[in-house]
Amino acid sequence: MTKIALLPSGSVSDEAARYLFEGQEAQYEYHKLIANVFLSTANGTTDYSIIPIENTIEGSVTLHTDWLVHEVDLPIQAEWVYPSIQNLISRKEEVTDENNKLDYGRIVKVLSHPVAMAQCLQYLREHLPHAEQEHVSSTAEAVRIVRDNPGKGWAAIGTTIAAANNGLEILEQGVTDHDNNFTRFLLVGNRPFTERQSDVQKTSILVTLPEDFPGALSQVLSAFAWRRINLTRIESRPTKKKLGTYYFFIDINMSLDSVLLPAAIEEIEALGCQVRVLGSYPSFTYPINEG
Ligand SMILES: O=C(O)C(=O)C[C@]1(C(=O)O)C=C[C@@H](O)C=C1
Repeated sequence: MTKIALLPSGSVSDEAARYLFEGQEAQYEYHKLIANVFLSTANGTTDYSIIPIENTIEGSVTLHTDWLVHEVDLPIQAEWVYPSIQNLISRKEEVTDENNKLDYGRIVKVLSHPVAMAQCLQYLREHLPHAEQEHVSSTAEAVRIVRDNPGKGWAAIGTTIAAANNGLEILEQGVTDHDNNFTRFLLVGNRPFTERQSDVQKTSILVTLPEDFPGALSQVLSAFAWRRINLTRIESRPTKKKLGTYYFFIDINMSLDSVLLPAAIEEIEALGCQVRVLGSYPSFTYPINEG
């Protein structure tokens, strides 16, 4: 039985996990905090952690990226994309008028995960500018808090499953500011993911440039460019050691088993850069591309 650590039941992570592991025997271990999701796999209690890493509207989830890099050493075993459908959730009787129509004025506070909230900022500005916004550790946690605080005019942004699990109602469906809102999830852990095959393989590396080397980044990129290796993302994050020093998180559309990629990495190391491979893994799009 595969054991999987993730954010609470009814979170987008929970929906996404069930999608990847559909039809397989999996046991889910839910945690309120992403730190405990990572630690559960790092200390061997679970085989994998499910980590939301990037969203169409909000971009990278930097807290999670930093945990992956600084706090744990868990290889990436798969990535997949899953739609983030967010809804405004509360109790109808609390926030509707005599004609049973939603009265935004009765909502005094909206709770959600910061990344989910950021996906709905225009909606909130337009309809709920007066409402306080409170960030909590997951969308599922936001819905649970609203359930436990009746009569206060609180609403959550979260999933349909979380609303149903907590006996609350969807006041408005699909409240994100853009359609086609997807989140990219990583499966991290020490066990290779062989349950599903994909025709797309990716590799993620972390590159630290040598100090005082003009043009170093350009030379790193040219090691990929002249080999015609396709990069899908490059992101800089602070090393946290000294102001102004960064490492580069690079996603590459190629397996580490290919001849080209190890040669490119060798060339980059020869420039004096440090390279850490974070994983080489199958990549699944939505709906899942099995190949
Ligand atoms: O709170 C949740 O439901 C989560 O799974 C977390 C998370 C995230 O951290 O990016 C995942 C996807 C959503 O788009 C918003 C929040």
